[in-house]
Amino acid sequence: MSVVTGVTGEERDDLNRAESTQVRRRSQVLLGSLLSPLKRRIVLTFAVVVVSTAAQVAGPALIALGIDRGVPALIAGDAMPVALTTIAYIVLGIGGALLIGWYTLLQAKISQAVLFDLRRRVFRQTQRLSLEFHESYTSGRIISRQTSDLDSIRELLDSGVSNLVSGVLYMLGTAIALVVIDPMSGAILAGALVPLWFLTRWFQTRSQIRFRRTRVASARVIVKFVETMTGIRAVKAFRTEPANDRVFAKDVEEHRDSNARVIRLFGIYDPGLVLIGNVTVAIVLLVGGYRVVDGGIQIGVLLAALLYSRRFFDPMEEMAMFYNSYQSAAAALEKISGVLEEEPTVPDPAHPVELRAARGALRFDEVTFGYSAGRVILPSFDLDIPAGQVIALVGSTGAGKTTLAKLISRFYDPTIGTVTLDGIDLRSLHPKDLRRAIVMVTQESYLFSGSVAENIALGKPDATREQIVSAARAVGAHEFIELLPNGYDTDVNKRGGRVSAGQRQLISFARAFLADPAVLILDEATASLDIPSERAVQEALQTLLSDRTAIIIAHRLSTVAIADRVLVMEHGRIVEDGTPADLIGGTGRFASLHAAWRDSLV
Ligand SMILES: Nc1ncnc2c1ncn2[C@@H]1O[C@H](COP(=O)(O)OP(=O)(O)OP(=O)(O)O)[C@@H](O)[C@H]1O
Repeated sequence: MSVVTGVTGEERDDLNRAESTQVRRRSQVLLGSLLSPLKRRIVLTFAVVVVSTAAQVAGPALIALGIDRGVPALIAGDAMPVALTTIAYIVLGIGGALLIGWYTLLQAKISQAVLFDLRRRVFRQTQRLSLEFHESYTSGRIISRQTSDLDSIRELLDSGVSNLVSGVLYMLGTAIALVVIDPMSGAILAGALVPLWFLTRWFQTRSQIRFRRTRVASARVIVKFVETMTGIRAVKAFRTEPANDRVFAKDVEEHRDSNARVIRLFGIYDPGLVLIGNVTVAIVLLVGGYRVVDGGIQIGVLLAALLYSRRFFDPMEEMAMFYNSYQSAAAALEKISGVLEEEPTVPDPAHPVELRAARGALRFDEVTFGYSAGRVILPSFDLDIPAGQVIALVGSTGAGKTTLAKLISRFYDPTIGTVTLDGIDLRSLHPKDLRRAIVMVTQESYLFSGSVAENIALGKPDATREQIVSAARAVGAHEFIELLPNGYDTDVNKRGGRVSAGQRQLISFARAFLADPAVLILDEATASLDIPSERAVQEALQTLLSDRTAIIIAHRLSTVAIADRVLVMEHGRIVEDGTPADLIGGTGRFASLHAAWRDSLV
């Protein structure tokens, strides 16, 4: 039996029957869980729709009553029946209007409640999932889940479902009323259902394909746009604007054309509906006219029959649209349910071990690791880092340095073996203690919208302004922060508050300093600093690292000077291990690297 779990089936359009059933069931379960808290409100809404439809359907029957009973009585001098039917008509009209208002509110509340719940679930889930998920599931796809997919579901909830329910009830009510009031006209309407059925079938089969094409085309437009804007720097640097423009123009053209094809369908379907409706009304009028003359029916009944046959077709177009919004909402729900089904590959421990004050001793015990099965990045890896040791990790590109750092931070778990902090397997450490004990600073330090102070305080949310400032001073960030338009209160993502890459780095250093972890990992973190500020940071680092375990991944060999121990990595293995002095004085790889670097400085 094949299994489609999580997002694996998302890109496939060749799901077999069992897989499709499985995916559909998954969305049904999700839908059920979204709707079940709203059960009572849904029942109430349905009841209101039934009553309001009944009020609307009663209208023509009242008119018939007014004409056939009221008018003759009025001619005979009795105004009562006309007055009564008029009052009843007005009351029904007002009541119907109020009910429609109530119903609109009720169904909007249901739709908003479902969307609120779903939005939060998607957000919470995408935050909860491990880095591994985000490294393979692109941000463009996540954005689509949270925007266009939720939009399709909103569209269905806002108008699709309500149009279908009220439309079906309305048509059913109208047809029943017509049959009751005048069976002959009912039979004529039944005859009209045959061409109506063929027309609608034709529309649905065509529109299904064409609507799917518009969805694919609009997804392509979004992806191209997001991709271009995310890489806008590369676009500018390589002047790829004209090429992008051409590709985008093609996508937009496809989008426009597929929409035009859908509109063309409506261009046939809508007039088709009107035509069938009008011909039906004409036949009811013709046949009914003769029957009035024969005395078979009264004129009021004929009028009501005409109104019913005319109104019967009103909800048809919107109901035909339902199928489309249902299709796209179902596709959206399938994708969202896939994301919600994903489990973090780095799960929180069921019985976490607490570690209030970590010392910072790290150990890799026969660790094997690969990102995907079949490609080992770290083969059987052993490493012992005593608490308080400052390690410089060097090695060529792709050697596995960042991978090592990711394992220490527990962004990933080893395939085999264990990584321990103070003798405790990282997998069983309480996530809070783990995050407090181990902090990783990477080169692309991210700043969130908000002030500089808030960004630094991320490392310690309850920090006072004094602590924030002293952390900034410690890493040499204080001076430039003071010069920003609003100092520590400058919004870093607003115009004027923009900071340089090196300054961003310093802010993230201050953030890490404030967090005061037992283990600090700096992954190429000094790369964007100029030499004086790097030196300043190195001085700050030296004092700060005195009581801390640190792993510094650096291409710049100047950083190595502050390390107690240098590890040289190649192809996932440590090929040299010693103090900087030992390695520089030796004859190994590091010695030659260092000699070359020193020569380059002269
Ligand atoms: N998310 C990932 N999925 C699959 N493979 C990955 C992933 N990240 C890294 N790799 C692979 O793992 C190997 C080691 O990468 P890693 O980033 O650890 O190297 P590195 O020593 O830090 O390199 P650099 O100095 O260039 O940053 C590389 O061959 C890379 O292709």
